Amino acid sequence: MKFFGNDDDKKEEQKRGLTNSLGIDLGTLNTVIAKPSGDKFDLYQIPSVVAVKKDDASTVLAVGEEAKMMLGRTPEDIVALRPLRKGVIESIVQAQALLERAMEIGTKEGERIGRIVIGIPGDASEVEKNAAEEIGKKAGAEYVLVISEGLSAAIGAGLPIAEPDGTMVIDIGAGSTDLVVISLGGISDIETVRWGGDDIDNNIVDLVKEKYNVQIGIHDAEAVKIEVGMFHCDEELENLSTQIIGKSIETNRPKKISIDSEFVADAAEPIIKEIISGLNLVLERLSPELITGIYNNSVAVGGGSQIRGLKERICAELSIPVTISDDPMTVVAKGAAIVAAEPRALEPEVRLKAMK
Ligand SMILES: Nc1ncnc2c1ncn2[C@@H]1O[C@H](COP(=O)(O)OP(=O)(O)OP(=O)(O)O)[C@@H](O)[C@H]1O
Repeated sequence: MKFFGNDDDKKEEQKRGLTNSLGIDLGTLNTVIAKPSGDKFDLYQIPSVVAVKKDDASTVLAVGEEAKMMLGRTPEDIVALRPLRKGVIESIVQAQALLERAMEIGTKEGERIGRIVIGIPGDASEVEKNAAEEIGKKAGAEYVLVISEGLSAAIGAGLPIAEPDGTMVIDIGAGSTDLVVISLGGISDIETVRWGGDDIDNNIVDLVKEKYNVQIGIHDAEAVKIEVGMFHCDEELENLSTQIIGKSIETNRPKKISIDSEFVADAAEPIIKEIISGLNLVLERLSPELITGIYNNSVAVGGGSQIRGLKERICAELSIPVTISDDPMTVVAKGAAIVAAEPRALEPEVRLKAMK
Protein backbone atom coordinates (compact mmCIF):
# COMPACT_ATOMS: atom_id res chain seq x y z
CA MET A 1 0.00 0.00 0.00
CA LYS A 2 1.35 3.35 -0.98
CA PHE A 3 0.66 6.15 1.47
CA PHE A 4 0.75 9.83 0.72
CA GLY A 5 1.59 10.83 4.26
CA ASN A 6 2.89 14.21 5.19
CA ASP A 7 5.14 14.35 8.25
CA ASP A 8 3.91 17.82 9.26
CA ASP A 9 0.32 16.58 9.48
CA LYS A 10 1.44 13.66 11.60
CA LYS A 11 3.38 15.90 13.95
CA GLU A 12 0.36 18.19 14.19
CA GLU A 13 -1.81 15.24 15.14
CA GLN A 14 0.70 14.00 17.68
CA LYS A 15 0.71 17.45 19.24
CA ARG A 16 -3.04 17.16 19.63
CA GLY A 17 -2.58 13.71 21.16
CA LEU A 18 -4.34 11.89 18.32
CA THR A 19 -2.09 8.91 18.36
CA ASN A 20 -4.67 6.19 18.82
CA SER A 21 -6.76 5.08 15.89
CA LEU A 22 -9.08 2.14 15.32
CA GLY A 23 -10.71 0.42 12.39
CA ILE A 24 -14.11 -1.09 13.10
CA ASP A 25 -16.19 -3.45 10.97
CA LEU A 26 -19.70 -3.01 12.31
CA GLY A 27 -21.18 -6.31 11.12
CA THR A 28 -24.59 -7.90 11.45
CA LEU A 29 -23.18 -10.85 13.35
CA ASN A 30 -19.79 -9.76 14.60
CA THR A 31 -18.06 -6.47 15.18
CA VAL A 32 -14.35 -6.65 14.47
CA ILE A 33 -11.90 -4.11 15.84
CA ALA A 34 -8.41 -3.63 14.38
CA LYS A 35 -5.82 -1.46 16.03
CA PRO A 36 -2.63 -0.67 14.15
CA SER A 37 0.37 -1.86 16.10
CA GLY A 38 3.62 -1.29 14.22
CA ASP A 39 3.36 -3.21 10.95
CA LYS A 40 0.61 -5.44 12.29
CA PHE A 41 -2.80 -5.15 13.91
CA ASP A 42 -4.20 -6.07 17.27
CA LEU A 43 -7.52 -7.69 16.47
CA TYR A 44 -10.57 -8.07 18.68
CA GLN A 45 -14.02 -9.40 17.95
CA ILE A 46 -17.34 -9.12 19.76
CA PRO A 47 -20.74 -10.50 18.82
CA SER A 48 -23.00 -7.70 17.52
CA VAL A 49 -25.56 -8.29 20.25
CA VAL A 50 -26.97 -6.07 22.99
CA ALA A 51 -29.34 -6.94 25.82
CA VAL A 52 -32.04 -4.36 26.55
CA LYS A 53 -35.03 -3.97 28.82
CA LYS A 54 -38.10 -5.41 27.15
CA ASP A 55 -40.23 -2.37 27.90
CA ASP A 56 -37.46 0.14 27.11
CA ALA A 57 -35.21 -0.86 24.21
CA SER A 58 -33.02 2.19 24.82
CA THR A 59 -31.80 0.87 28.18
CA VAL A 60 -28.85 -1.31 27.26
CA LEU A 61 -27.97 -3.82 29.98
CA ALA A 62 -25.22 -5.87 28.35
CA VAL A 63 -23.18 -5.84 25.15
CA GLY A 64 -21.21 -8.42 23.16
CA GLU A 65 -20.41 -11.85 24.67
CA GLU A 66 -22.42 -11.17 27.78
CA ALA A 67 -25.47 -10.22 25.73
CA LYS A 68 -24.99 -13.13 23.32
CA MET A 69 -25.24 -15.59 26.22
CA MET A 70 -28.72 -14.17 26.81
CA LEU A 71 -29.94 -14.80 23.24
CA GLY A 72 -32.90 -17.17 23.49
CA ARG A 73 -32.60 -17.57 27.24
CA THR A 74 -33.21 -14.13 28.72
CA PRO A 75 -35.35 -13.49 31.77
CA GLU A 76 -38.82 -12.22 30.91
CA ASP A 77 -38.03 -8.52 31.24
CA ILE A 78 -34.82 -8.60 29.15
CA VAL A 79 -34.35 -9.19 25.41
CA ALA A 80 -31.11 -9.77 23.52
CA LEU A 81 -31.10 -8.11 20.10
CA ARG A 82 -28.87 -7.38 17.15
CA PRO A 83 -28.54 -3.62 16.50
CA LEU A 84 -27.90 -4.32 12.80
CA ARG A 85 -30.05 -6.29 10.43
CA LYS A 86 -28.83 -7.20 6.98
CA GLY A 87 -25.97 -4.78 7.52
CA VAL A 88 -28.31 -1.86 8.27
CA ILE A 89 -28.40 -0.06 11.61
CA GLU A 90 -31.80 -0.82 13.16
CA SER A 91 -31.35 0.98 16.47
CA ILE A 92 -29.04 3.93 16.92
CA VAL A 93 -28.94 3.67 20.72
CA GLN A 94 -28.08 0.00 20.58
CA ALA A 95 -25.50 0.42 17.82
CA GLN A 96 -23.91 3.18 19.87
CA ALA A 97 -23.63 0.84 22.87
CA LEU A 98 -21.99 -1.72 20.61
CA LEU A 99 -19.55 0.81 19.22
CA GLU A 100 -18.71 2.14 22.68
CA ARG A 101 -17.88 -1.40 23.78
CA ALA A 102 -15.79 -1.93 20.63
CA MET A 103 -13.85 1.27 21.32
CA GLU A 104 -13.37 0.29 24.96
CA ILE A 105 -11.92 -3.05 23.89
CA GLY A 106 -9.53 -1.41 21.45
CA THR A 107 -8.30 1.16 23.95
CA LYS A 108 -5.78 0.77 26.73
CA GLU A 109 -6.39 2.57 29.98
CA GLY A 110 -5.60 6.26 29.71
CA GLU A 111 -5.55 6.15 25.91
CA ARG A 112 -7.78 8.46 23.94
CA ILE A 113 -9.41 7.51 20.67
CA GLY A 114 -8.27 9.99 18.09
CA ARG A 115 -9.79 8.65 14.94
CA ILE A 116 -11.99 5.76 14.10
CA VAL A 117 -12.91 4.51 10.70
CA ILE A 118 -16.11 2.47 10.51
CA GLY A 119 -16.86 0.14 7.63
CA ILE A 120 -20.55 -0.05 6.76
CA PRO A 121 -22.36 -1.55 3.74
CA GLY A 122 -21.62 0.32 0.57
CA ASP A 123 -25.25 0.94 -0.30
CA ALA A 124 -26.01 2.56 3.05
CA SER A 125 -27.99 5.78 2.63
CA GLU A 126 -26.68 9.23 3.60
CA VAL A 127 -28.92 9.01 6.67
CA GLU A 128 -27.34 5.71 7.71
CA LYS A 129 -23.83 7.03 7.08
CA ASN A 130 -24.52 10.13 9.13
CA ALA A 131 -26.03 7.97 11.86
CA ALA A 132 -22.86 5.84 12.00
CA GLU A 133 -20.72 8.97 12.11
CA GLU A 134 -22.88 10.43 14.86
CA ILE A 135 -22.71 7.20 16.83
CA GLY A 136 -18.91 7.16 16.58
CA LYS A 137 -18.69 10.73 17.85
CA LYS A 138 -21.14 10.09 20.67
CA ALA A 139 -19.13 7.01 21.60
CA GLY A 140 -16.16 9.30 22.22
CA ALA A 141 -14.05 9.39 19.05
CA GLU A 142 -12.63 12.73 18.03
CA TYR A 143 -12.65 12.09 14.29
CA VAL A 144 -14.96 9.62 12.62
CA LEU A 145 -14.92 8.50 9.03
CA VAL A 146 -17.44 6.09 7.63
CA ILE A 147 -16.36 4.18 4.55
CA SER A 148 -17.80 1.36 2.50
CA GLU A 149 -16.93 -2.11 3.74
CA GLY A 150 -15.98 -3.04 0.18
CA LEU A 151 -13.42 -0.27 -0.13
CA SER A 152 -12.13 -1.08 3.31
CA ALA A 153 -11.82 -4.77 2.41
CA ALA A 154 -9.92 -3.89 -0.76
CA ILE A 155 -7.45 -1.78 1.23
CA GLY A 156 -7.13 -4.49 3.89
CA ALA A 157 -6.50 -7.12 1.21
CA GLY A 158 -3.79 -4.95 -0.34
CA LEU A 159 -5.57 -4.66 -3.70
CA PRO A 160 -4.28 -1.94 -6.03
CA ILE A 161 -7.18 0.45 -5.36
CA ALA A 162 -5.45 3.52 -6.70
CA GLU A 163 -4.92 2.01 -10.17
CA PRO A 164 -7.21 2.98 -13.06
CA ASP A 165 -7.63 -0.70 -14.05
CA GLY A 166 -10.16 -1.59 -11.39
CA THR A 167 -10.51 -4.30 -8.78
CA MET A 168 -13.57 -6.02 -7.35
CA VAL A 169 -14.48 -7.15 -3.86
CA ILE A 170 -17.19 -9.74 -3.23
CA ASP A 171 -18.07 -9.52 0.47
CA ILE A 172 -20.38 -12.34 1.58
CA GLY A 173 -21.47 -11.44 5.09
CA ALA A 174 -24.15 -12.75 7.41
CA GLY A 175 -27.06 -10.68 6.16
CA SER A 176 -25.91 -9.26 2.85
CA THR A 177 -23.37 -9.52 0.05
CA ASP A 178 -21.62 -6.42 -1.28
CA LEU A 179 -20.20 -6.44 -4.81
CA VAL A 180 -17.90 -3.47 -5.09
CA VAL A 181 -15.88 -2.24 -8.07
CA ILE A 182 -13.04 0.09 -7.20
CA SER A 183 -10.80 2.17 -9.42
CA LEU A 184 -8.65 5.27 -8.94
CA GLY A 185 -9.08 4.96 -5.17
CA GLY A 186 -12.87 5.27 -5.19
CA ILE A 187 -15.94 3.13 -5.65
CA SER A 188 -16.98 3.09 -9.27
CA ASP A 189 -19.91 0.71 -8.84
CA ILE A 190 -21.65 -1.17 -6.09
CA GLU A 191 -24.42 -3.72 -5.97
CA THR A 192 -25.76 -4.99 -2.67
CA VAL A 193 -27.51 -8.33 -2.58
CA ARG A 194 -29.59 -8.58 0.58
CA TRP A 195 -28.70 -12.24 1.03
CA GLY A 196 -25.83 -13.80 2.93
CA GLY A 197 -24.70 -16.67 5.16
CA ASP A 198 -27.66 -16.32 7.55
CA ASP A 199 -30.08 -17.01 4.72
CA ILE A 200 -28.26 -20.26 3.97
CA ASP A 201 -28.72 -21.27 7.64
CA ASN A 202 -32.44 -20.49 7.44
CA ASN A 203 -32.77 -22.50 4.25
CA ILE A 204 -31.00 -25.47 5.88
CA VAL A 205 -33.53 -25.37 8.75
CA ASP A 206 -36.43 -25.29 6.26
CA LEU A 207 -35.03 -28.03 4.03
CA VAL A 208 -34.38 -30.36 6.99
CA LYS A 209 -37.97 -29.83 8.08
CA GLU A 210 -39.28 -30.50 4.59
CA LYS A 211 -37.12 -33.56 3.86
CA TYR A 212 -36.87 -35.25 7.26
CA ASN A 213 -39.82 -33.82 9.21
CA VAL A 214 -37.33 -32.73 11.83
CA GLN A 215 -36.80 -29.34 13.45
CA ILE A 216 -33.25 -28.17 14.05
CA GLY A 217 -31.90 -25.02 15.69
CA ILE A 218 -30.41 -22.20 13.64
CA HIS A 219 -27.01 -22.58 15.38
CA ASP A 220 -26.86 -26.26 14.39
CA ALA A 221 -27.69 -25.26 10.82
CA GLU A 222 -24.83 -22.75 10.82
CA ALA A 223 -22.44 -25.33 12.26
CA VAL A 224 -23.40 -27.80 9.51
CA LYS A 225 -22.85 -25.12 6.85
CA ILE A 226 -19.41 -24.34 8.23
CA GLU A 227 -18.44 -28.01 8.58
CA VAL A 228 -19.62 -29.52 5.30
CA GLY A 229 -21.00 -26.60 3.28
CA MET A 230 -20.40 -26.01 -0.41
CA PHE A 231 -22.00 -24.35 -3.42
CA HIS A 232 -22.97 -26.42 -6.44
CA CYS A 233 -20.28 -26.12 -9.10
CA ASP A 234 -18.84 -28.04 -12.05
CA GLU A 235 -15.79 -29.27 -10.14
CA GLU A 236 -15.94 -32.54 -8.21
CA LEU A 237 -15.63 -31.37 -4.62
CA GLU A 238 -15.59 -33.93 -1.83
CA ASN A 239 -19.08 -34.65 -0.53
CA LEU A 240 -18.59 -34.39 3.24
CA SER A 241 -21.16 -35.54 5.75
CA THR A 242 -22.03 -34.82 9.36
CA GLN A 243 -24.72 -35.82 11.85
CA ILE A 244 -27.00 -33.62 13.92
CA ILE A 245 -29.78 -34.20 16.35
CA GLY A 246 -33.10 -32.49 15.80
CA LYS A 247 -36.62 -32.78 17.16
CA SER A 248 -38.94 -35.10 15.28
CA ILE A 249 -42.12 -33.24 14.37
CA GLU A 250 -44.12 -36.50 14.49
CA THR A 251 -42.93 -37.87 17.82
CA ASN A 252 -41.36 -34.83 19.54
CA ARG A 253 -38.39 -37.13 20.26
CA PRO A 254 -34.76 -36.47 19.42
CA LYS A 255 -33.82 -37.78 16.00
CA LYS A 256 -30.36 -38.12 14.50
CA ILE A 257 -29.99 -37.20 10.85
CA SER A 258 -27.08 -37.07 8.42
CA ILE A 259 -26.50 -33.99 6.31
CA ASP A 260 -24.01 -33.85 3.47
CA SER A 261 -22.42 -31.15 1.34
CA GLU A 262 -24.89 -31.72 -1.51
CA PHE A 263 -27.77 -31.03 0.89
CA VAL A 264 -26.18 -27.76 2.05
CA ALA A 265 -25.49 -26.83 -1.58
CA ASP A 266 -29.22 -27.29 -2.34
CA ALA A 267 -30.06 -24.98 0.58
CA ALA A 268 -27.44 -22.46 -0.55
CA GLU A 269 -28.49 -22.49 -4.22
CA PRO A 270 -30.98 -19.58 -4.04
CA ILE A 271 -28.31 -17.44 -2.34
CA ILE A 272 -25.52 -18.16 -4.82
CA LYS A 273 -28.04 -17.53 -7.65
CA GLU A 274 -28.79 -14.08 -6.18
CA ILE A 275 -25.06 -13.36 -5.88
CA ILE A 276 -24.46 -14.41 -9.52
CA SER A 277 -27.40 -12.22 -10.64
CA GLY A 278 -25.87 -9.29 -8.76
CA LEU A 279 -22.51 -9.92 -10.42
CA ASN A 280 -24.24 -10.07 -13.79
CA LEU A 281 -25.68 -6.60 -13.18
CA VAL A 282 -22.24 -5.29 -12.21
CA LEU A 283 -20.72 -6.76 -15.39
CA GLU A 284 -23.51 -5.30 -17.53
CA ARG A 285 -22.71 -1.82 -16.20
CA LEU A 286 -18.92 -2.26 -16.20
CA SER A 287 -16.96 -0.11 -18.59
CA PRO A 288 -14.61 -2.11 -20.85
CA GLU A 289 -11.63 -0.21 -19.39
CA LEU A 290 -12.14 -1.99 -16.09
CA ILE A 291 -12.64 -5.55 -17.30
CA THR A 292 -8.92 -6.48 -17.25
CA GLY A 293 -8.55 -5.26 -13.68
CA ILE A 294 -11.64 -7.20 -12.59
CA TYR A 295 -10.27 -10.29 -14.34
CA ASN A 296 -6.90 -9.96 -12.61
CA ASN A 297 -7.90 -8.58 -9.22
CA SER A 298 -11.16 -9.88 -7.80
CA VAL A 299 -11.19 -11.05 -4.23
CA ALA A 300 -13.90 -12.65 -2.08
CA VAL A 301 -14.07 -11.77 1.62
CA GLY A 302 -16.56 -12.16 4.50
CA GLY A 303 -17.43 -15.33 6.40
CA GLY A 304 -19.50 -16.71 3.52
CA SER A 305 -16.55 -16.60 1.12
CA GLN A 306 -15.19 -19.68 2.91
CA ILE A 307 -17.89 -21.93 1.49
CA ARG A 308 -16.28 -24.39 -0.92
CA GLY A 309 -17.10 -24.08 -4.58
CA LEU A 310 -17.51 -20.31 -4.59
CA LYS A 311 -14.63 -19.46 -6.89
CA GLU A 312 -15.32 -22.45 -9.15
CA ARG A 313 -18.99 -21.46 -9.52
CA ILE A 314 -18.25 -17.80 -10.23
CA CYS A 315 -15.53 -18.67 -12.73
CA ALA A 316 -17.76 -21.18 -14.54
CA GLU A 317 -20.73 -18.80 -14.76
CA LEU A 318 -18.98 -15.47 -15.32
CA SER A 319 -15.41 -16.28 -16.45
CA ILE A 320 -13.97 -14.24 -13.58
CA PRO A 321 -11.18 -15.82 -11.55
CA VAL A 322 -11.73 -14.92 -7.89
CA THR A 323 -9.18 -15.19 -5.10
CA ILE A 324 -10.59 -16.16 -1.72
CA SER A 325 -9.05 -13.97 0.97
CA ASP A 326 -6.98 -15.93 3.46
CA ASP A 327 -8.20 -13.45 6.05
CA PRO A 328 -11.91 -13.14 5.23
CA MET A 329 -13.36 -12.15 8.60
CA THR A 330 -10.96 -9.38 9.63
CA VAL A 331 -9.93 -7.81 6.34
CA VAL A 332 -12.59 -5.03 6.50
CA ALA A 333 -11.52 -3.95 9.99
CA LYS A 334 -7.85 -4.06 8.93
CA GLY A 335 -8.54 -1.87 5.90
CA ALA A 336 -10.45 0.57 8.13
CA ALA A 337 -7.52 0.60 10.57
CA ILE A 338 -5.11 1.39 7.73
CA VAL A 339 -7.26 4.37 6.75
CA ALA A 340 -7.65 5.40 10.41
CA ALA A 341 -3.89 5.47 10.79
CA GLU A 342 -3.38 7.16 7.45
CA PRO A 343 -6.42 8.72 5.77
CA ARG A 344 -4.33 9.56 2.72
CA ALA A 345 -4.64 5.89 1.86
CA LEU A 346 -7.88 7.05 0.26
CA GLU A 347 -8.46 9.29 -2.70
CA PRO A 348 -8.31 13.08 -2.19
CA GLU A 349 -12.06 13.76 -1.90
CA VAL A 350 -12.59 11.05 0.69
CA ARG A 351 -9.46 12.20 2.47
CA LEU A 352 -10.88 15.69 2.77
CA LYS A 353 -13.95 14.25 4.45
CA ALA A 354 -11.71 12.22 6.74
CA MET A 355 -9.80 15.29 7.82
CA LYS A 356 -12.75 17.56 8.40
N1 LIG B 1 -15.88 -21.22 7.73
C1 LIG B 1 -17.05 -20.72 7.32
N2 LIG B 1 -17.70 -21.30 6.28
C2 LIG B 1 -18.88 -20.81 5.85
N3 LIG B 1 -19.51 -19.75 6.39
C3 LIG B 1 -18.91 -19.15 7.42
C4 LIG B 1 -17.66 -19.59 7.94
N4 LIG B 1 -17.32 -18.78 8.98
C5 LIG B 1 -18.32 -17.89 9.10
N5 LIG B 1 -19.27 -18.10 8.18
C6 LIG B 1 -20.53 -17.37 7.98
O1 LIG B 1 -20.21 -16.04 7.62
C7 LIG B 1 -21.24 -15.15 8.09
C8 LIG B 1 -20.62 -14.05 8.91
O2 LIG B 1 -19.71 -13.37 8.11
P1 LIG B 1 -19.15 -11.92 8.51
O3 LIG B 1 -18.62 -11.95 9.90
O4 LIG B 1 -18.26 -11.52 7.38
O5 LIG B 1 -20.53 -11.12 8.47
P2 LIG B 1 -20.91 -9.71 9.08
O6 LIG B 1 -19.82 -8.73 8.71
O7 LIG B 1 -21.24 -9.83 10.53
O8 LIG B 1 -22.25 -9.45 8.29
P3 LIG B 1 -22.67 -8.30 7.27
O9 LIG B 1 -21.49 -8.07 6.34
O10 LIG B 1 -23.87 -8.86 6.58
O11 LIG B 1 -22.98 -7.12 8.14
C9 LIG B 1 -22.19 -16.01 8.91
O12 LIG B 1 -23.32 -16.34 8.12
C10 LIG B 1 -21.36 -17.23 9.23
O13 LIG B 1 -22.15 -18.38 9.43
